[in-house]
Amino acid sequence: MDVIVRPTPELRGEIGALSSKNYTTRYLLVAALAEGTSTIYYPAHSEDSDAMRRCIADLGAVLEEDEEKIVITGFGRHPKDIKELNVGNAGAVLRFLLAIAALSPDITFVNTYPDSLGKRPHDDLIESLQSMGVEIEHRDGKLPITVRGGAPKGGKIKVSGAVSSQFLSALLFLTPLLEEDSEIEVVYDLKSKVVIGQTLEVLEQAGIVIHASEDLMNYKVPGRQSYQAREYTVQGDYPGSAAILAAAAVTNSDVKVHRLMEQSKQGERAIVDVLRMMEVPLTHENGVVHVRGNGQLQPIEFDGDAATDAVLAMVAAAVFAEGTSRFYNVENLRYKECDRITDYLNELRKAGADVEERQAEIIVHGRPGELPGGVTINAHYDHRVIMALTVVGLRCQQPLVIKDAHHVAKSYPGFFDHITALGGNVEWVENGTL
Ligand SMILES: O=C(O)C1=C[C@@H](OP(=O)(O)O)[C@@H](O)[C@H](O)C1
Ligand SMILES: C=C(OP(=O)(O)O)C(=O)O
Repeated sequence: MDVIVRPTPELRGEIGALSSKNYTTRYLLVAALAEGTSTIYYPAHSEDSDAMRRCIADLGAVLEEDEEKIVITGFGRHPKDIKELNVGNAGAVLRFLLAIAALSPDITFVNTYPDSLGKRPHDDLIESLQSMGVEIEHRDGKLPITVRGGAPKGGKIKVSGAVSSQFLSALLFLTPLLEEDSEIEVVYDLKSKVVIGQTLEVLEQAGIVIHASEDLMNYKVPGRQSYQAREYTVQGDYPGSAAILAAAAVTNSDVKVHRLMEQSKQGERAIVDVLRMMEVPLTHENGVVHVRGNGQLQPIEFDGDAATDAVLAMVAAAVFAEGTSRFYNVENLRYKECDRITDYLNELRKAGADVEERQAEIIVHGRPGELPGGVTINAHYDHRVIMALTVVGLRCQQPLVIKDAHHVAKSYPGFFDHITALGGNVEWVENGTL
């Protein structure tokens, strides 16, 4: 399905933020790794969180869900012996479960998105797991991947965090269950370091003890631990809400987004500070972000690694700023659902934006007027490209047609409903043409 985004000068109204994708995937996993029954309130519903639901059920967890909560009886350290898992297009779900599959004799992760997740690299995690005695068959570090585990060894483990923090998170979920104690050393670099804070927070809530160094590069993990069955409540999602807030920033608006905790460990809460630095009128109190946009934005410089999943929305806002913005330290955007630098900037250019790329940088020469628009956008299977181009489309002179916009459901199936509720002029169509 495609979406037509038509010029929309004004947005008004209130919405509740969707539930956090990162916390939902983590709570589902730790509930599955516990032996008792856990309850998760307000879990996210999206393709990625559904992928985790499906996979933990295949691995032997029992799930019961109603409107408000999901109740999960876990399989502990003994996942069911199954042959195949399908994680859809969910990178974090794949990486976390590649590690957990090391507890099983033989699981193949199939390749259902050859043009998206199928192109993403997993070598760094594969190498770490192999050093722990796990046999892995793969095609150049990519899907399909077969993990032949059983009794992975702890001890000294090295992992590179230069491409993704998800490899380290995966090992942090696995190692507490091993017979031996482990020492994990992060080598080269650690991108998206803030996300590790979310992993450690969830592990602690699940009763797991991990000793992390202050710089998050070294960990001591006692073995023979058990995940405890607990109650968890999922907070609102900043990465998805970043696109809504950016849309409010580039229009004349009066928009409130509820359920966004000020104290969250989500790095993408930086969207609030970034918009503030861009001089967008807003307040953030009692979990409510209130934007009263006037369409005027100042340029900024920002280290995007601190808020990796909100950078595309920030760039979309910067497209309309009065000057040149720079988002640096963002190389790992190239290894996401698409190349979020080259592919994304190509789509922005089609709409009329003036943008430049470096290997690890996005430079935006703002155009405070409207952009011409009137073009068809390739979504590159990427929910965040779809949301960011919607932000831009609202302020174009002519509509944008976003092809295959249904991929927005990877993280935020209700995105276009929320934009419509705020008065955005968007429409789902079978075969969008201009
Ligand atoms: O651990 C996680 O849940 C995630 C980590 C981040 O990935 P990288 O560490 O690859 O940047 C983020 O982009 C992704 O959406 C979710
Ligand atoms: C990159 C993302 O997700 P993942 O790595 O889990 O596929 C994202 O949600 O933007």
